[in-house]
Amino acid sequence: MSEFLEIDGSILEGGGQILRISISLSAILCVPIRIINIRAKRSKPGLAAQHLVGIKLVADMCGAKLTGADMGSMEITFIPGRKIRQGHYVADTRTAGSITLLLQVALPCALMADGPVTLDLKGGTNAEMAPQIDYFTGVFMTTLMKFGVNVDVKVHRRGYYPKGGGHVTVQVEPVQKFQAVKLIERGKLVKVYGWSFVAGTLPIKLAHEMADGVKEIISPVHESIDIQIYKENSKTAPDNCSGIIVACESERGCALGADALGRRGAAPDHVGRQAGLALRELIECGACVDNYAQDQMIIYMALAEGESILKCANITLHTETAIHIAQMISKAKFVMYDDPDETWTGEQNIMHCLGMRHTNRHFPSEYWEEKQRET
Ligand SMILES: Nc1ncnc2c1ncn2[C@@H]1O[C@H](COP(=O)(O)OP(=O)(O)OP(=O)(O)O)[C@@H](O)[C@H]1O
Repeated sequence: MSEFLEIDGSILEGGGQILRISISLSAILCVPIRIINIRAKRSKPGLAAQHLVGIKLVADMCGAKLTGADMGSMEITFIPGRKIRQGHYVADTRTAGSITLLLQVALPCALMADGPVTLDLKGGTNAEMAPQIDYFTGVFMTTLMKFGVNVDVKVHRRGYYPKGGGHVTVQVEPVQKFQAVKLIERGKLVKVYGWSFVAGTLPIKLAHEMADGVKEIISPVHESIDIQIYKENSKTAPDNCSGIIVACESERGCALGADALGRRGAAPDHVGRQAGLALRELIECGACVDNYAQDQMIIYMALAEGESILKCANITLHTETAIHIAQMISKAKFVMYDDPDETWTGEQNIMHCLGMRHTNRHFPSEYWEEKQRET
C-alpha cells in the first residue's frame, strides 16, 4: 500500500483550491499526501507562483518534506512534520499572486501552531479571482471569528496586477480547537457598507461612479448604504487599480460581501452594478454566508468541535470540491440539503458538517494562560 494518500487535482473545480485545502489538512492532521494532475482544469495547468509559494510556506511552518514543487509542476508529494511551529515566516509571490490565497493555505495551519505565528506576505492585495484583502478583513473575518479565532491584519502596501509588490503582516494566536458555527437564520439587515477605491493615477471620479452603480442596485432592498470613497495613498499604493467591495451585516451577526475590480473598457458604474447585483442576490435569498466564504469555511467546519451548519445561496463547485477533499483527508462528514423553508425555490443550499473535533496537541496552554492574566 502507498505511504501517501493520493489526491487527484483534476476533480470537480480542478484548480488551485484543491492544492491549498489538501496541504493545510495534511499539515494539521499529519497525513502524507501525493497530489497529481495539479490544476488540470486550468488553461495553464500545474503550479503557478502563488501556489508554489503557499505550499513552500506551509512546508516551512511544519518542517515538511516536499518533493516536485517547481513552477508548472503537476505532481507533488508532501510529508508533513510532527507539528506546526510558531515563529515569523516570510513568503513573497514576486508577482501579483494573491496574498489572501497565501493566507488561505497558511492561516488554518498558523491557528494550529505550537505558539504565535507572524506571517509577512507579499504579492497582490486586490487581485481578480481571489478575495480582496479588504473583503478578508472587513467581511470574511466576521464569519471566521465565530470559529473562535482572532487574527490581526496590517496592510503596509497595496499590490495590484501585473506588478504585485503588496505587503501584509498577519499576527495569529493559535487555538486549541475550532468552535462549531451555526448560521441558519440571517435576520434583518442592520447595515450595508463598502469601499470604493482608486489608486495610482486613476481619477477619484471612477470610485464615485462605482459607488453609484452599487447604490442603484441595492437601494430598492436597503435604503441606507455607507460606501467609503477614496484614493489610496500614493506612497503605499503607487500603481493603478480601481475596485469596489460591498457588504452587509445582519442583526444575527452574518456578514456577506461581493466585489469587483475595475477593468479597461468596463464602465465604472457597470463594475459597481456587477458587485451590487451579486450582493442583492445574496440579500434576497436569505443566505447567511456569501458565495466566496462558503468554500473557505469548509476546512474550519471539518476540524471544528461538532455540528456546524451554514445557510448559503446555491452551493458552488468550489464548495463541493473543498468538501470532497475535506472528507478524504479528515474524519468530517458533510451533508447538503434543500432549505426546509417552502418559499425557497433554489438548489441545495444548506451545508451541514459533523466536524472531527480536532485538538491542537501542541497548543501552548501556559503561554495562553499568561496572556489571559495580562489582559
Ligand atoms: N471575488 C472574490 N471575492 C472573494 N473570494 C474570492 C473571489 N474570487 C475567488 N475567491 C475565492 O478564491 C479562491 C479561488 O480558488 P481557485 O482554485 O479558483 O483559485 P487559484 O488558486 O487561483 O487557482 P486557479 O488559478 O487554479 O483557479 C476560492 O476560495 C474562492 O472562493
